[in-house]
Amino acid sequence: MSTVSPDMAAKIIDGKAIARSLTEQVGRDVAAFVERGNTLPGLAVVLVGNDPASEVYVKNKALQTHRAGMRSFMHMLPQSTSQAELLDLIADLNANSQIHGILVQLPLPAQIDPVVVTNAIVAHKDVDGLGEINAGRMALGIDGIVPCTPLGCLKLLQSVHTDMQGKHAVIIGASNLVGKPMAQLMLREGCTVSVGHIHTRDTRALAREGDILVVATGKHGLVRGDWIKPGATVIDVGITRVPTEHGKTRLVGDVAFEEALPVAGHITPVPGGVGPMTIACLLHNTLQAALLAQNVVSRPDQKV
Ligand SMILES: Nc1nc(=O)c2c([nH]1)NC[C@@H]1CN(c3ccc(C(=O)N[C@@H](CCC(=O)O)C(=O)O)cc3)C=[N+]21
Repeated sequence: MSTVSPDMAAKIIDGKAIARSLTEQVGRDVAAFVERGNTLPGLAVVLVGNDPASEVYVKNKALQTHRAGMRSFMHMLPQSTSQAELLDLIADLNANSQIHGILVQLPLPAQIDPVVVTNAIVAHKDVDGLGEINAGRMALGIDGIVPCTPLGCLKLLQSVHTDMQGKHAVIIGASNLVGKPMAQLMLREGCTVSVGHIHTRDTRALAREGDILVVATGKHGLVRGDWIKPGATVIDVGITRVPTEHGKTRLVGDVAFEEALPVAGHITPVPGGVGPMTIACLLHNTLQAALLAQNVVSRPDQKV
C-alpha cells in the first residue's frame, strides 16, 4: 500500500481510527458506570489450543480491554482439553459476579462441539452474541447482544452511509460467526440481502450486484477487482497470515485490495479495518453485559 494517491486514500475506511473513538467512548461510559458504585466490568476470554488467528485477537484484546478501563481474565487451555472440562470452566465463569462477559475463541479442537459450548454461556454474559438466545433475538428483531464482528462491520458501513434502505447488500460467506448475523443486521437496515456461499453457482456475478459487499470466507484474495460493482462499499472481514518474499509474514484479506481500490467507492483495509472494530465492539458488548447484570441482580425473577 506504499503508492496510494490521495484520491484513492480517501476511499479507505479507517477502521483503526473509528475503533479508537468507539473504545474511548466505552472507556468514558465505563468510568461513569464505576462512579455510580458498580464494580469494574470484567471480560473472561477462553482460548483452547493454538489457532493463529485467535492468537492475534487475544493479544490485541487484552491491551484494548485495559485501555477501556475494564478487567480481563485470560484462560489458556491445552489442545487436549475435553468438552466436560471446558463446560466446568464455563459454569464457574457463569457463576462469578466479577465476570460480566465470556468469550470462547473459535475454532475449537475437534473433540469439542462449538454449539454446545456457546450455548452453555448464560445469555446475559454471551458477549459474542452467538448463543441461541441472542441469535434468536436478533432473528426476531428483539434487543440482545449482537456478534462483535458483524456489529463492527455495520458501524464501518454507517461511517459512509447515513441510510442503507433499499440498497442491495451482498454477503459472501454464511458462517454463524459472521455471514448469518451480518445478513440479519442488513435486513434490519432495510437492505435487500443476498448471501453467497460454497454452493453458490456464480459468486462473481452475485458479488457484482452488491451496492454493499461484505466478504467473510477466509480465502485470501478471493474477490478480484472485476467482482466489484463500480462505486460499491466493500467490507473485507477476512484475515489470513501469508509469508512474504523476505521470509516474514503479513496479514491479508479476502479481497485483492490493490485491484479493488480503484473500483470500489469505499473499502476497508486489512489490517486496520474490521479487526480493530471487532475488538472495540467486544468492549462495547462487555459494558452492555455489565449493565444487564445490574438488572439481573435487581430483578432476580427476570430471565435474561
Ligand atoms: N468467538 C470468537 N469470536 C471472534 O470474534 C473471533 C474468534 N472467536 N476467533 C478468532 C477470530 C479472529 N478475530 C480477530 C479479531 C481482531 C483482530 C485484529 O485485531 N486484527 C488487527 C491485526 C493487527 C496486527 O496484529 O497486525 C487488524 O486487522 O488490524 C484479528 C482477528 C476474532 N475472532
